[in-house]
Amino acid sequence: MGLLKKALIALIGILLAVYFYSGKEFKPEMLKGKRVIVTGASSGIGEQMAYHLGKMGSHILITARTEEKLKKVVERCLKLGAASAYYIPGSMDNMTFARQVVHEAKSLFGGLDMLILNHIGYSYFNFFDGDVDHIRKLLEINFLSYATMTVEALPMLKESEGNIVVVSSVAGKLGLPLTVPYSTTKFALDGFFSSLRMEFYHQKVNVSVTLCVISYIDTDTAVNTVARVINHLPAPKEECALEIIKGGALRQREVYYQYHATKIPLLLRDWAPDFLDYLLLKNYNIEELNKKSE
Ligand SMILES: NC(=O)C1=CN([C@@H]2O[C@H](COP(=O)(O)OP(=O)(O)OC[C@H]3O[C@@H](n4cnc5c(N)ncnc54)[C@H](OP(=O)(O)O)[C@@H]3O)[C@@H](O)[C@H]2O)C=CC1
Ligand SMILES: C[C@H](CCC(=O)O)[C@H]1CC[C@H]2[C@@H]3C(=O)C[C@@H]4C[C@H](O)CC[C@]4(C)[C@H]3CC[C@]12C
Repeated sequence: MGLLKKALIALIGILLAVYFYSGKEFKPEMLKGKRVIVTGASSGIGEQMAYHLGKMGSHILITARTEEKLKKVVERCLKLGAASAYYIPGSMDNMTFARQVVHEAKSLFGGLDMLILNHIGYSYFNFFDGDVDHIRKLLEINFLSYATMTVEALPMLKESEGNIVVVSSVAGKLGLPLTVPYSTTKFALDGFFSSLRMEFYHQKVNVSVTLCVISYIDTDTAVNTVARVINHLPAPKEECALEIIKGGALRQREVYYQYHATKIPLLLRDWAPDFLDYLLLKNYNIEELNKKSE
């Protein structure tokens, strides 16, 4: 094939890619009337996602352990314009409860369009203490409950050609210090959901899987845990929550928020890993960690 012909084909390919990509523009109406579950929605990013969905007019079912907080979030969602809003309290270390949440959506809404998996259990921010049992328990909450809910929700999502949205972290793509148990659970999510996405393509299952790679966000939990140790400022949870919903609605395979703090380290990961480790470690003020734990 002549060089000119090859260049022309490449150019057409690029133009088509730009056309299809730019054609997918997010509009809040995309979520109007959609039936959505948000886990871990009593605080932080999950709470903010519930408010965005409320404003967009979705039917919302939220869950977490603390009933009083969930009740307030539901009230606010209704004020903001949710088509309907409900909560179900419980802990995601219990797989029966994880299934129950999905069944609740079926009886309340008769189906499901979007499953947003966002909750995490408590873990320490410190050097790995050798407690493998803690990793096992954290895997139940941060990983196995995600898989359980997905399996349970799949018939409804297949019917609606809906979306699975998985909130992960830059610590679920890169090895970072002080988060060994947490990072283990987030890497597991990538393995499970990225493989599942491939099987969906092969089986022509029209359910999108969006893995969200998130950097440091200004939720109370994160700031209280890491502010003294991490040398840079957190990004706003409201904007982060909106980007996650947009990515899910647009059926993107991955969301990177904030882009520069996630995508650039990821590009370096395979090509300059030692340089990346050097840059990442410079962000940590380890002396402060030791002071805090004294
Ligand atoms: N904030 C950050 O810097 C970053 C966050 N992320 C990811 O974003 C997501 C949200 O994080 P963030 O908003 O900061 O976290 P928060 O601590 O603010 O929220 C965690 C949510 O999970 C719920 N939860 C905790 N334990 C359980 C449990 N056993 N069963 C069910 N629900 C539980 C909490 O409610 P309750 O206590 O009432 O149960 C709460 O609603 C997580 O997936 C996290 O990994 C990723 C990168 C950075
Ligand atoms: C400091 C990390 C980013 C490194 C960088 O150079 O940008 C943060 C990126 C992700 C953060 C963790 C995370 O994923 C959420 C956890 C949630 C808990 O609420 C506690 C804090 C986190 C362990 C948080 C810690 C900072 C990051 C590793």
